[in-house]
Amino acid sequence: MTDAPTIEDAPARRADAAGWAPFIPPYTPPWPALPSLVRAMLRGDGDLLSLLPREAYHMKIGPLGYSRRSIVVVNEPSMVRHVLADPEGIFPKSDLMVHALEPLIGDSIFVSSGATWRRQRKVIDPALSMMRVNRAFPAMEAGCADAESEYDRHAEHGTPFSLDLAMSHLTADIICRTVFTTTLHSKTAHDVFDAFTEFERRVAQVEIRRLIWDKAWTRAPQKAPVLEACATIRARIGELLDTHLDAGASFDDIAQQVIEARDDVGAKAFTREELIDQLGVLFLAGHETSASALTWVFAILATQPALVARLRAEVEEVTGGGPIEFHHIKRLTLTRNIFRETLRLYPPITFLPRVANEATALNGYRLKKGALVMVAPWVLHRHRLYWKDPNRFDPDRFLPEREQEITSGAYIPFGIGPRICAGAAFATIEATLLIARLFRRFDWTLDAPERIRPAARLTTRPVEQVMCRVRPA
Ligand code: HEM
Repeated sequence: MTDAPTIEDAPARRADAAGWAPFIPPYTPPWPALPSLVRAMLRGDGDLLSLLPREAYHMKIGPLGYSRRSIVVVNEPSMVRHVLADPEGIFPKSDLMVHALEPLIGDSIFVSSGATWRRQRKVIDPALSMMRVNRAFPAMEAGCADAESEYDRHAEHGTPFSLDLAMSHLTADIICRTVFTTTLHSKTAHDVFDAFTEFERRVAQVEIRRLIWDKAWTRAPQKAPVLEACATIRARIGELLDTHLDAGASFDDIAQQVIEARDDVGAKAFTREELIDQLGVLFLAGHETSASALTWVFAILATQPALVARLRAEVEEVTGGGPIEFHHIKRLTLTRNIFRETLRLYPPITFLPRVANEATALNGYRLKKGALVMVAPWVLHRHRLYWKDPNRFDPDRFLPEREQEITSGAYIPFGIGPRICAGAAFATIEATLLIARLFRRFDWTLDAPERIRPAARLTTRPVEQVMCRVRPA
């Protein structure tokens, strides 16, 4: 680990042959703890990013502002690994997150712990294996082709459209195709999407007031519209599931694999309710995160034509001008590095909150029972000790020749340890395909790039909708 302070305002790297140089995309510069708290309260938009004090980006472990239950940010990579691997079962997922997601996904893989989680993970892993993703690739291509037709219509009329919404539609459509062999155009899938949008907008995962005043494990009732949205999503996913159960084994998709999977030979299958829980996770985790990441990739690239020129040159070289096929994906190095660098600066899952379910210590730092233990990819990925030029967008930092610049364990957009994202391969292949295809085909521009500001909601999103336009490239 490098202990030397890094130089945030180091001179920018020089422009490359295509005339592109790394730059600093939008973020809210952090303030000291008290002004940060006042700013977050005054804004009242529940954005936890603006609550993060400047000190959080320098320390290895320490308190996050003021809170009755104690909130501790953990940044040092070996401590991060320990908390997330949780060998003694002391740090389950935080009560706030579990309570918020429970009505939607029950005690499913994203929030469960111990033996329940182990059984679920054994079943979900094969359903999202590389082999399965390879089989899902044509469905990803079909989703992309549909989106291209829609963007063609926007291009023809020059109409602006919401980038955030377009990316949510696209990734939800791909999840519907790969998990359920249906499209977002079907009424059932569309109902799930609409109800999910309502859930995302209203769920009280973290209210700053509650973070400060509530004791650990205080349950706040969810609002009626949130519960209604959850009931709708579960009912519609149940319908999609029943289509599969009624048809026997005739589907070749991820839902079918989860239905048939057993954690051990002769073991019991998931019940119908458990299946709805797990498929709900795949819908939630599988589209919202990718939509967040792609919104940032597209917003960044739309302002960087010289980088897009490099990207297009790579796509032409790798594919020889033909269609982008599965075997091309791993050779699209720059495209993938743009995705990776975007995940560094705008990790979709901004925080990985855990709760200390007993008093304990981390490398001598004492944690009281009920403390909220925050591993924060957002903070870790911009930490002054672990990154050179932390706020600068520079996809080439992931090139093999610069690998030594990256501190092991300081880059965790998919988490780390046994709970690492089960869909990381799916997400990376999907994103690489979509970025390569949609930038090869269209020029993207933004209506008001200067207004973009990130906020932490269910995932990391722009505060306001980003309006964009496309033209044929
Ligand atoms: C860019 C896209 C994605 C990002 C950044 C992402 C990130 C993450 C992270 C950080 C976790 C760990 C959470 C924690 O430890 O608290 C996680 C878990 C998970 N993700 Fe993803 N994810 C993405 C896409 C996907 C996709 C496409 C799927 C499925 C199709 C998926 C399925 C899951 C599942 C099932 C878990 C729970 C794993 C467990 O607890 O054992 N994710 N994801």
